[in-house]
Amino acid sequence: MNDLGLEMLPEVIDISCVKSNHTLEDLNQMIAAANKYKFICAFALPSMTPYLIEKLKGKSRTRVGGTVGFPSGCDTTESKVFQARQLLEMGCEELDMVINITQLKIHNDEFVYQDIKAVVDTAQGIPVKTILEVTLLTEDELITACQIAERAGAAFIKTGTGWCSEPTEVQHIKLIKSVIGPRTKIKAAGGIRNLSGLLEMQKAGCDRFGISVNSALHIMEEAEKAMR
Ligand SMILES: O=C[C@H](O)COP(=O)(O)O
Repeated sequence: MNDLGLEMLPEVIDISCVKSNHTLEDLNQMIAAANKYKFICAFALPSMTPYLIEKLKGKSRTRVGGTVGFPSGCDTTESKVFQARQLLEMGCEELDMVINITQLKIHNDEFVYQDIKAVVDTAQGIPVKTILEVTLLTEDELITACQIAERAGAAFIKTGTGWCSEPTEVQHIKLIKSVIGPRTKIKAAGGIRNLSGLLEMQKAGCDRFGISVNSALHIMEEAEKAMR
């Protein structure tokens, strides 16, 4: 890693169980992994977030994050705001929200902006990561989405939910990096499956990685082997 030693890897990994087929066993495996490696943040879908809060909050160095608008992002703004408020009341310390991809595609940029801004305002300083679902976007849509998200106060541009079949690629990170300013960070998520891919994205300017529990454990094993 550039200026980041491999021993610091957990500090840039958000571990997650955010698919509808994740089980309680998966969640418990994620909690154990969080305790073992001290990943920076852990995410579940909203109805399982209270369980994560109960098991991790105040007991682990790993923060608990909340998921807003998963997986489509095409909910009403009011429902996203309600969901964000609920997650913050539960004790979430970060929010990952899916932007309204349909409204982006029909060029309703003002809707996309107000939607993100409403969640950012609700979060009151808690970092909001805006998920663009980059593999569904054209290059022009990706550039526009980055500009809107940044203007609306997003702390991070996040590439995907993990629900799409195509993975985030290093070229997405390079394009995002070329569009955003230095204060906005990038979180790559969706299909990150090995250490070399992660390191390539980190070199391209990625600050955080969202990875499902099994892949995160595999990457940590690779890192441990590389450090021996
Ligand atoms: O943070 C987003 C997703 O959890 C990434 O899921 P994935 O690693 O299975 O692609």
